[in-house]
Amino acid sequence: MSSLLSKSALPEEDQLFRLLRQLDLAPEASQRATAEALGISLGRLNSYLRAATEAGFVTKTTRPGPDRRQRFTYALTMRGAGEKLRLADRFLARKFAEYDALHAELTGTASGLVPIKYRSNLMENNLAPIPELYVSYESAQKLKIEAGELTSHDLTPRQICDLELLMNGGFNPLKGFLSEEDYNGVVENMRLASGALWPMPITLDVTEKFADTVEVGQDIALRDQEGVILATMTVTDKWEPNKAREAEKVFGADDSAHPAVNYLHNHAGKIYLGGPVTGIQQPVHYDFRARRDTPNELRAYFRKLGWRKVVAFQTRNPLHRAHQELTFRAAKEAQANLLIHPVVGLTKPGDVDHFTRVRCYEAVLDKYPASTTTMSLLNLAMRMAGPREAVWHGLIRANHGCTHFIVGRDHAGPGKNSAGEDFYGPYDAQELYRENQSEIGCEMVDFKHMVWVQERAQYEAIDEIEDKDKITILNISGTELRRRLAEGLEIPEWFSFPEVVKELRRTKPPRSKQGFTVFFTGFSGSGKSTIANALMVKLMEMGGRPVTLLDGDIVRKNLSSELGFSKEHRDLNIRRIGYVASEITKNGGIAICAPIAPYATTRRAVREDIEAFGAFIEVHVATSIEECERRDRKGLYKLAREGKIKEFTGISDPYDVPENAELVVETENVDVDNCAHQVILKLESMGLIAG
Ligand SMILES: Nc1ncnc2c1ncn2[C@@H]1O[C@H](COP(=O)(O)OS(=O)(=O)O)[C@@H](OP(=O)(O)O)[C@H]1O
Ligand SMILES: Nc1ncnc2c1ncn2[C@@H]1O[C@H](COP(=O)(O)OP(=O)(O)O)[C@@H](O)[C@H]1O
Repeated sequence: MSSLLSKSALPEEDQLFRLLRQLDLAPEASQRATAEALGISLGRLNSYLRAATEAGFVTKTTRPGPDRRQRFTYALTMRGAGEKLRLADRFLARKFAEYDALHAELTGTASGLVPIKYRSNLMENNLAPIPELYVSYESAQKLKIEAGELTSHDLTPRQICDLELLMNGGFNPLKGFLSEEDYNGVVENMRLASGALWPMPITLDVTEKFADTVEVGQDIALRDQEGVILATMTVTDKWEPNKAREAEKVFGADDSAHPAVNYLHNHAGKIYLGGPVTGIQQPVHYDFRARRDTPNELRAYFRKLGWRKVVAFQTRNPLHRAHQELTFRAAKEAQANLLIHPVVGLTKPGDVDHFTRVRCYEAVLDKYPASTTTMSLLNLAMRMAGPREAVWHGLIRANHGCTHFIVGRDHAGPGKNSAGEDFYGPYDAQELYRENQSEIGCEMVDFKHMVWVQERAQYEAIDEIEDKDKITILNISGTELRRRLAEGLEIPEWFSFPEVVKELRRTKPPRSKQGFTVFFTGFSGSGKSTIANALMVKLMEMGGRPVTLLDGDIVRKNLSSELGFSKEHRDLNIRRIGYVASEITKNGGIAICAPIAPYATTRRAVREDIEAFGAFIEVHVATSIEECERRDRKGLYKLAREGKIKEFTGISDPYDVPENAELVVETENVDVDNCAHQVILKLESMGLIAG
């Protein structure tokens, strides 16, 4: 920017800012009106406009009409819009500094409104709005059209979350995806090039192929997964990061058992692009709209209610009684109001989905006095980075106008590493937070580990209990809770609110009411279809869940009618069956699949898809190839032996014998009913059907 300023006759920064702002507000205005609004002469405006056009901030278009004075309109270009945002920020910072100086002169004390570098101090005060990266509605409409010509990047779900918080000020002071210099500073020592504290790399990862289509200096359009444009970005940096170093420094180990390291190596693109972002519109959310607030909306809410101190509670889990107790205490201790601020972007794989969680939060919200507590949803993509994540969460909460933040034991912990040990110590997050607290601008309230004391029938902070040997402490771990839910066992009222338990049970009914898939595999003629049909009838007799049979033959007539028997086609066929079965399982039904499915890797992939939603029971119908050939019900083996059918499984094509099937069924000298019954017994033993 400075080079542009020095080489042309642009006005000095304040004046340029006013000019860009005026053009943004009233692009259609006559030059006279614009000059008047800016308080400058027409001649001066003309020279400014010329310089701004040369610098690429403004485009001049001719418009038809008799009035010579109204011949041209001047509109902000994408670059101009970005420049305006950057100048707005500097302008505000300068004004704050002037205010501060004046305050000190008149009162003898500094106001605390220190700009730019110490911006986090400023955030302690939620009275002022926070800078956003959005342009005005009118500019956004123009940019949307202009951006049609730009190279587009389709954002991943994680990038959409990041972009939303960049644009709405949740990631202030970031003005875009990190440049290489900022990235290196953040990875190495949690600092941006400006020196500001920032612990998490917010990067735009793309494929090598896409990166090859982008030059440094170019503007690109950032679109959501439906192709809606959300922002443009001026690419200032393009580089290949050292991902192993990023994993080590940011997440503490280059170990793919860490969800963010797994993402880094197995999902993120190879190349990073960096540069300032110009916000066009927020990502669209159709769910819980009334509960989603930008930092400025929350700040305005706090201002309106006169909440000067607000303690934020971050969570990715349903709220149980212990959480309510500790949030109460935290608010009391800080003498602050309480913001329940759950993450609804991306959390740890396997967490309770956010729809269920939000219904749970809503159910407990009226257990808090209405005048002290509110709830807002945060569309953050968590990284589970423990200590660094805690610092990041604090900065984000400060941006949202909070003054205090609860940091618990093992905050944002990723679970165990591949050696079975914790990635971080239980209080590492609190320690790192404490070290950086003054810069974060949001005071830590450390988590009290609350436990239920049976004799006194109340929650108490474990570190405050003096008679530990005389009392009974009760606790239910996350794993135990999941077990009780899965098996439909009692969850006591001291542990959770009945309303919360009801919601959790609705989403996660006991196993005997959940969907599952029975996947038969074996040679042609082994008996898969026959046993599958018998099983289907038995399950239908029991009732309760819809049963769908995806038989190999039938699927090939409908879903896969264009496919042959090459490895590629067989895999595609099985993946399709797996997809349908996973949808059935997800929605609480029973899917019975009966293809040959000769390849172990494909069976494993299908298992993974389905196990995300329910149980997968692989049944190997282990009839020998000799017996299948003897049966040759369809006469196919004869044709295969004669070479009239190519690639025939077991004759001229491979079959990987399952090694870890849940059940192996022999069919020679065993009747069909018995084979099907063996499957029923297996399902009962797994708790999938009630005995
Ligand atoms: N080359 C070759 N190899 C194996 N099977 C063949 C072949 N050509 C036709 N058929 C008939 O197709 C049925 C197998 O289809 P699948 O969809 O189960 O096969 S696969 O899982 O995709 O490998 C299979 O049906 P089932 O007997 O019910 O298994 C055969 O009847
Ligand atoms: N115990 C058994 N289980 C299943 N099928 C059997 C059994 N014993 C004999 N069979 C016969 O084997 C043949 C298997 O055919 P099918 O079920 O179509 O196999 P696939 O679907 O594996 O190709 C049928 O004729 C069936 O009657």
